[in-house]
Amino acid sequence: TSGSVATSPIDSSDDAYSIPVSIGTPAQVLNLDLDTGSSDLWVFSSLTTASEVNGQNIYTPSKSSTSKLVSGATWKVKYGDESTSSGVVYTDKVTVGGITASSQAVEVAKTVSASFTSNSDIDGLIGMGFDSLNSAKPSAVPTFFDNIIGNLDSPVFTADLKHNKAGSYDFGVIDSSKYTGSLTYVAVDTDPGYWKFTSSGYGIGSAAFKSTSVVGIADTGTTLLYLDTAIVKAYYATVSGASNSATYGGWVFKCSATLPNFVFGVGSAKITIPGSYINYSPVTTGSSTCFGGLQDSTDIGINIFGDVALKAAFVVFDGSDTPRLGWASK
Ligand SMILES: CC(C)C[C@H](NC(=O)C[C@H](O)[C@H](CC1CCCCC1)NC(=O)CC[C@H](O)[C@H](Cc1ccccc1)NC(=O)OC(C)(C)C)C(=O)O
Repeated sequence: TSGSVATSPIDSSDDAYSIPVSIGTPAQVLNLDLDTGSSDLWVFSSLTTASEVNGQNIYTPSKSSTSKLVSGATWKVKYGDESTSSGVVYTDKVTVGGITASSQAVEVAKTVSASFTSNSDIDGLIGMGFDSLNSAKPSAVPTFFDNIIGNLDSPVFTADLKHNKAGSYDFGVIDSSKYTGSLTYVAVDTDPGYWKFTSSGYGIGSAAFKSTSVVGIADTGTTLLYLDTAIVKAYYATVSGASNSATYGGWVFKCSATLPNFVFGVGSAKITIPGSYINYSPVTTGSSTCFGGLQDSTDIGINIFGDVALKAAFVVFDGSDTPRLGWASK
């Protein structure tokens, strides 16, 4: 089997990309953030503290004839942005892009942190990282990808994210109409559970490409591109007036600045991020100071090829026995 689901940016800054996910019988549709940087499928629910729900769609297990409580199971997650959620676990029928997992672990939130409450565009996450990142206790629960991979024509899902418009995630098929040229594959290190790979280097604007190994993760759940200090400094050295602002917690520049393209290497292939993608957004609404889509990864401790990078490419997440990532321009 194979399937496809449209994914749309949740706002004009492409902060995150959500997909409609059907849960239960009859179907309850929630908009979840497909996140290759984590491995819990969790949702706002009828069990979520009422004061912490603010406009999100919720999953009500008691209204589903196919829901079952997993007795004794709990979960708790904390993300890179310090947001948190936790709760209990049900199994139920989950369908994404026409593909159904008949008994998917659905982690039901009893409590969520303020940033989730204030974001009515996200009703939860569907983690597509490796099982080692799943937070369920006393034992990890399989991801949606784990549960469907055996039925897929090919053990893959692909990401075709776009700037300010709908893209798609496909399951079980590689649609060659969605990219140009050929796919270049690179090995994935599944420790500690991310889609971790080594980029072959970078280029800034028309400057010569620099061949150097840059280890990072392909993370659909992270908005920006986070790389080593040296690379980030070299990039913003070409943007007059750019500075690393303590006030705003990262590199900023005049919104009117011309930003050079940023190229990153995958094997012998090169993916070009248009300079415009590196103008993330004004630091506050209406400001003439803009926050960069490329930021320093030092404080994170790992480089992250987030949505700013991913939306410049077509990416194959290959979950075969030797996991790998395929990259192509589009
Ligand atoms: C639980 C762990 C096992 C896994 C865990 N994984 C991660 O933290 C990476 C993962 O991709 C998480 C997934 C996100 C968590 C928060 C909700 C949205 C998804 N990424 C993250 O935690 C990284 C933070 C994201 O980049 C947020 C996303 C966002 C977007 C819109 C509104 C609010 C927040 N963007 C964000 O902060 O964008 C700015 C900086 C431009 C404001 C970890 O490594 O700790």
